[in-house]
This record gives sequence, structure tokens and C-alpha cells, in this order.
Amino acid sequence: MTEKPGVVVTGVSGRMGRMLVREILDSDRLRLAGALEREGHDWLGRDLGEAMGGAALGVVVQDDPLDAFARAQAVVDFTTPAATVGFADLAAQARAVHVIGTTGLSDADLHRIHVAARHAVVVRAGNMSLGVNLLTQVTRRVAAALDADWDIEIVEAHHNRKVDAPSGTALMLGEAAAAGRGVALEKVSDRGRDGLTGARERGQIGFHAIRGGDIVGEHEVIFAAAGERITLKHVASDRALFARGALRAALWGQDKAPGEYDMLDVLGLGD
Ligand SMILES: NC(=O)c1ccc[n+]([C@@H]2O[C@H](COP(=O)([O-])OP(=O)(O)OC[C@H]3O[C@@H](n4cnc5c(N)ncnc54)[C@H](O)[C@@H]3O)[C@@H](O)[C@H]2O)c1
Ligand SMILES: O=C(O)C1=N[C@H](C(=O)O)CCC1
Repeated sequence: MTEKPGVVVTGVSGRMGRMLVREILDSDRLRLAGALEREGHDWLGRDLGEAMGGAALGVVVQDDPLDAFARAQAVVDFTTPAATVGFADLAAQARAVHVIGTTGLSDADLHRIHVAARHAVVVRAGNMSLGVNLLTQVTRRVAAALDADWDIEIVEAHHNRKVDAPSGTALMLGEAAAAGRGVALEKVSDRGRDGLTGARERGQIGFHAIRGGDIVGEHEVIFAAAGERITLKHVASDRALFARGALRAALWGQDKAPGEYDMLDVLGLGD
């Protein structure tokens, strides 16, 4: 029997990091090959299981990605843009599948990831859930069916620790709506109106971010016209959903050619 693919979890003490560890330990198809945290973190050098408040796992939390990735077939990464671009280079060197859930990536960050993907499989998505990825397809189709008399607004809500806005998911939905309309999102995007903004411009796609409490992730795409309105909505109530999607991507990527992929590829939802 071949060995199960080994996964390194980056940002292992984070909200997503802990969720990923639990899901890998529950999985009969993957094994935990390493655990990374940032320099100076108080979990470094400790057994991961004990740091998480449970029994020892025999995996020590470290801050050396090169060493960890050399023992892994996949790196599952929900950290920060600065950390993720560095991991992209190193995961590519190690020929490990790099699953990127980190959001808030700049165009320069995306370029670095694109270059790394010449040498290894990268799967990146602002949202790893089946529901949201399906919603992007529905959004694109609805936007394609309606003209610009229908104003498109995207409203997202997340917990009060989230550091980026609009959310990665909101941007995916915005890209889908823009693609349906046949326009470039950056030309029509209007983010967080405030003050004497003037009337809404025809064809704009608006973004609005709510931050509060422990909201896991909620997204609405509103199509509003004179006398009627369509609202498409997704609610995530459990972060495990994102972790399971990311681990599915880590497995899916094992036999793929180097390149950039997304969750539509993983879920077989692409056109
Ligand atoms: N794509 C999705 O489905 C999805 C789902 C949830 C969250 N996210 C995104 O994932 C990211 C993390 O979210 P979170 O809620 O877990 O955040 P978090 O702040 O709880 O966790 C991030 C972790 O990364 C660690 N980290 C930072 N720099 C590091 C480095 N250089 N090396 C190793 N570890 C490092 C931090 O110490 C922290 O533990 C965010 O960008 C968020 O938007 C994406
Ligand atoms: O908790 C977060 O942060 C989330 N980030 C992703 C986003 O930016 O869309 C996915 C939902 C949760």
C-alpha cells in the first residue's frame, strides 16, 4: 500500500490552522507531516497536540518552511499574503502541492504565485466551499441574462478579527458577475460608499463589508432593478467546510501537472 500524502499546515495556531489539523487527524487519506508558525510564536518547539490542549501528536511546531516542505506532498496555507508568497516559492522548490486559502493578495503577490506555479501545482480560492463555488457559476449566469438596468451589489459579513475587505469570496462573486456582463471588474468596482457620493453609476458593481462577533462568512449578491430584486445568498456556519475543501484540493492536486488551479477545477464545476 502506498503511503498517504503528507500535509504541512501553515499558520497552525490560527482559526483555519487548527481546523485543518483536526480534519487531517480525522482523515484516512492524508497524514499530518508538519506544522508551521511564524517566527517568535509561543507554540514553536512545542508538540502540536499539546499546544492545542490535547494529547501529544509527535509533530513539533517549527518556523522553517524549507525543512518542513521537504517532507510533504502538500502544503495547506491559510496565513497572510506576505507569508503565502514566500511559501509559494518554497513549496514549488519542494514540488509539493500548494493549496492557498489566504485572501487579501495583491496583484504583485498573485504574480509571484503565478511564477511559482510553473514548477508545481497551486490550487487557490478565496473560498473553498462547494456552495460558494456553485454560487459563482449561478452569479455569472444571472449577470449574463440581465442588462445594466439591474444594479449589482455584493454584501459580505465576517467575524471581527478579519483583516481584509472585501472578502476573497466577495471578489470571486464580483469577478463572476463582471464576467457574466462581459466587463473587467476593476473598471466597474465601487467599494464602500461614504459621504456625498453622487447617484449610483449605471453598470457599477458595489461591495460592502460587515464585521462583527463570530460570523463565519455570509455573502449576498443583489440584482436590483425598478420594481423587482433578486438576491443570491450563501451562509457558512462552520469553518470545517473550508478546511475540508482545502484538503480535498490537496488530494486532487497529487497527480496534476504544474499550473494554477481553483476550486472549480477541483470540484469539477468548470465550463
Ligand atoms: N479560502 C477560504 O475558504 C478561506 C476560509 C477561511 C479563511 N480564509 C483566509 O485564510 C487566512 C487566515 O484566516 P484565519 O481566520 O485562520 O486567520 P488567523 O489570523 O486566525 O490565522 C493566521 C495564522 O497564520 C500565522 N502566520 C502568519 N505569518 C506566518 C508565517 N510567516 N509563517 C507561519 N505562520 C504564519 C499566524 O500566526 C496565525 O496563526 C485569511 O486570509 C482568511 O481570509 C480563507
Ligand atoms: O474568516 C475569513 O477570513 C474568511 N475568509 C474568506 C474570504 O475572505 O472570503 C472565506 C470566508 C471566511
